[in-house]
Amino acid sequence: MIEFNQVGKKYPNGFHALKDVNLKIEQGEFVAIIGLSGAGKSTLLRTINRMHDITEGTLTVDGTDVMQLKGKELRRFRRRIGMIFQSFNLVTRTLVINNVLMSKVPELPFLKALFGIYPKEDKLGALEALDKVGILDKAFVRADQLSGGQQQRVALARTLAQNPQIILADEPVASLDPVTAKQVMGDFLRINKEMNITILLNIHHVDLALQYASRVVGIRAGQIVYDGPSSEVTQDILDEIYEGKEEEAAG
Ligand SMILES: Nc1ncnc2c1ncn2[C@@H]1O[C@H](COP(=O)(O)OP(=O)(O)OP(=O)(O)O)[C@@H](O)[C@H]1O
Repeated sequence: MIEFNQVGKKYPNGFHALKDVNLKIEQGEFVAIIGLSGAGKSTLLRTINRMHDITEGTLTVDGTDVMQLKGKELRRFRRRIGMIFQSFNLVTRTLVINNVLMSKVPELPFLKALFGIYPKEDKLGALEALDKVGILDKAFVRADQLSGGQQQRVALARTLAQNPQIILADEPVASLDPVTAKQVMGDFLRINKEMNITILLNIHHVDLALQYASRVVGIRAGQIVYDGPSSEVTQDILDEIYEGKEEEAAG
């Protein structure tokens, strides 16, 4: 379980990006975080794996106080949390399978990592992860020869190969066309259901959030203004989250 208790985040320049955040997310939930640009969605997501430090309150994952983690413990903790970005973050000049295998680098001895010598089970695991996202046939293709949607699936496979318990996805479909965006959201949903991995994603497309996530968290100016089932989100709630500007937000 991920638990925010009275969490605040002040950036070094004094900007208060999160205020009084209270949130409990059970293992296996699929949660969409929505809100205007600048509302604090990325900040919220990135506090969970300590890409950003919180400055007030407590944040725990399965009872572990995230702010207390250091060094090796922090690295081990981060291995349990996959992260997906809008820009895929692949090494595009190398094969798809090598991109997936990169998730194993932290576990390899230095020289093996340097020369890319992976154990057989890692290679099988990488192929299995590619199969789970439906692009096993692309394993030996260079990543830059894939479409945006396929590249995002490689990023998802790379994350799956690290056996995460939680996947954080920061605008994972923002640079995809509507059809591909739905396919990638479908991948998230399947992974969530089949593997019971918690999925937490930031998304600008309200329609996709409502269609795929079971729970929606609405943020406005650093504060949670809605937290509930996606099936109960009404126009009034959207007006509250988006300050009546959701047309602008979608565009
Ligand atoms: N390193 C930083 N230093 C100071 N302020 C920051 C920093 N990073 C983000 N902010 C500010 O914190 C607020 C929240 O930013 P954040 O990126 O979390 O918003 P967001 O809801 O994810 O926006 P978007 O949808 O545009 O990605 C914004 O006003 C932003 O300018």
